[in-house]
Amino acid sequence: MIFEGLPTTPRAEELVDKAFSRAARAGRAKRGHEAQESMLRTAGNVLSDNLENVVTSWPDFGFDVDPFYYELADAIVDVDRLRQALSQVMWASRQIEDLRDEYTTKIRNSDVDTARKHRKQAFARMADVMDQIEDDLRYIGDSRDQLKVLPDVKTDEPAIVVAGYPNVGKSSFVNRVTRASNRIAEYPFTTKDVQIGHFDRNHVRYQIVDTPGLLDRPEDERNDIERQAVSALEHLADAVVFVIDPSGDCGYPLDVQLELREEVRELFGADVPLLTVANKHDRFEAVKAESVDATMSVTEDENVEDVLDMAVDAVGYEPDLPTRDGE
Ligand SMILES: Nc1nc2c(ncn2[C@@H]2O[C@H](COP(=O)(O)OP(=O)(O)OP(=O)(O)O)[C@@H](O)[C@H]2O)c(=O)[nH]1
Repeated sequence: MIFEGLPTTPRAEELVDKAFSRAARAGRAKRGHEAQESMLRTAGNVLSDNLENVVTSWPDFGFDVDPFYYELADAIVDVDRLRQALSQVMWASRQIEDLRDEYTTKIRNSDVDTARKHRKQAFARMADVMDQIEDDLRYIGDSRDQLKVLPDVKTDEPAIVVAGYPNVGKSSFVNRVTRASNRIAEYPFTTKDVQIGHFDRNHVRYQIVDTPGLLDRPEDERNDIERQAVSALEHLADAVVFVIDPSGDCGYPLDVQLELREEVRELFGADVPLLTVANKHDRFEAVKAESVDATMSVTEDENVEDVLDMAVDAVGYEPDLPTRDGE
């Protein structure tokens, strides 16, 4: 996942301590001008290199970040603020390099006492630059901590998103069709686990995503963060399986469930096919609901594979498989 490998972000104070103590050590090995210059270069390099590394460890939000992850990240942190912080830190890295070079020249052109004064002044100005980006580094560090636990979704694999009211059997369905491994992920802003399952059809790997807390209630009951996460899902979904429970066991009347279906259909738009699947067929006779595409019973293992086939057909993914004899 795109934010997974981000290293911990150092704090400004930590970097300053590290830079100046390395500088002191480098200075002790030398005498006179050389000692001052060596201290200056060491401190400057430690600061500018570490700052640059902070920035380059992030993907470029303008290029490398898939819209799904961009929107999801933006649900959790303020991506504009984060990008601003990253450019401030890059600015600071350059600024410190400039100070290093400017004062190296000054040190070389002065007597030893003045050289020491110049070096001290350079350190003070570097510390000043570090002060200016203290908040930026903290924002980057906090963002990193929150984003690195985002669920690992493959933005290049076809994805089926499962929606429907609580207790209709969504997670039972996902569990049933999913290989045991690599199933659970978490959104940092919900207490519930998001399930991301995988299954294979015709040598293609599909993802199936259960979204508790997101697509299991009406839009007006979602907070801003959840709405944003839903719009991230809109980028991801190649098909939606909307599960209803006509038995009423779930506690929601059928008409209420169908209202949510229309809302979800509208959210995802005409480009994303939506299948309505009536679950718990062992608990009801006939579906009175309109435009139900299939019935199934996950617990009785009735029709589950057929539903999956329908979902795969709805996705309509055509892999570029090599053909034999150039067919
Ligand atoms: N009788 C019957 N019960 C089912 C069926 N499928 C699921 N259930 C039961 O319905 C209950 C809810 O199932 P879940 O899979 O947790 O439902 P969910 O939609 O994921 O619910 P949330 O996690 O709350 O969003 C569980 O007790 C399941 O065992 C079915 O086909 N028939």
